[in-house]
Amino acid sequence: MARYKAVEIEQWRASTPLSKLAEQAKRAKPARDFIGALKAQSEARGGCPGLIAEVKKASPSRGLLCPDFDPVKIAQGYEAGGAACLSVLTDAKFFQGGFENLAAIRRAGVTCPLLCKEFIVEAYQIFKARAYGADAVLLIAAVLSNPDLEYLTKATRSLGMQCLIEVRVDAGSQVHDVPEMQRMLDLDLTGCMLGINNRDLRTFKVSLQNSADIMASVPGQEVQRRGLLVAGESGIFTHEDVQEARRAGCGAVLVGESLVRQGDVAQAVRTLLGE
Ligand SMILES: O=P(O)(O)OC[C@@H](O)[C@@H](O)c1c[nH]c2ccccc12
Repeated sequence: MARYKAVEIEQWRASTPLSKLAEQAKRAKPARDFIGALKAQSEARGGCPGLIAEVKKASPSRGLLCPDFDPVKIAQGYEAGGAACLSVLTDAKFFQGGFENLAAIRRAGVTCPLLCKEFIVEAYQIFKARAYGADAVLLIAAVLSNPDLEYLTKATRSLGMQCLIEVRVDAGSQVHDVPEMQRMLDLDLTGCMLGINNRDLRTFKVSLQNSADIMASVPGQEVQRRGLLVAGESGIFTHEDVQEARRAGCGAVLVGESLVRQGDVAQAVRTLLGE
């Protein structure tokens, strides 16, 4: 997926050079505090993890999730139901998403901070995220070296945005042989939160135990000690799953499929939050 992005970015660059995108990014309304919104929700709800609700039409592992997909309607439903933040899939090839969905959700007056869910390999995509109204971006540790992460987190901060850095379930990484959570501890994590993907991206298998295992590991404990916000991602279906993420040490959860599959997404959010 990340490899295909390079091809796509070349096509974007041919029609919109970085200089033009940077101007658009500059004109965009200031970015909102994504991490702050999650922490505030968790505090207001007695420590229950803050919710990032994902606007997701389809995925490679699960196919089409939402046939009559209306991103604006879903986003408005999530906000009405009480989500703290939204995640918007922008990858078109594998997730049938789009940057235009970010812009449309912003234009419709949704005020929740927005995460641009994209396979980011270049700063160009971060400028594009800002130009389209995103407040935070996803960076996937498995496909980025630490120097790349340093560079991309800096670029994100320079635009006033924040990062969600995702680590995988298994110990090793394709980039290094050091477990990813351990590798993250060497970075300047100002303006960053971490995410633990419960889905193994090679086998697509999901287990909530992954969050618990990583958080209980030595680097996981260091992350907690430093007070970094961690989101449990993927495979969260019920309020009990949210509680399990909380017990694992997650201050936030990222949920897509189980919400988007339901007709009344506002009610789905309330149920997930235990209301
Ligand atoms: O639909 P789920 O199982 O609730 O998962 C949401 C989110 O975690 C998942 O979409 C995701 C996590 N990391 C990603 C990286 C790229 C694309 C998608 C993802």
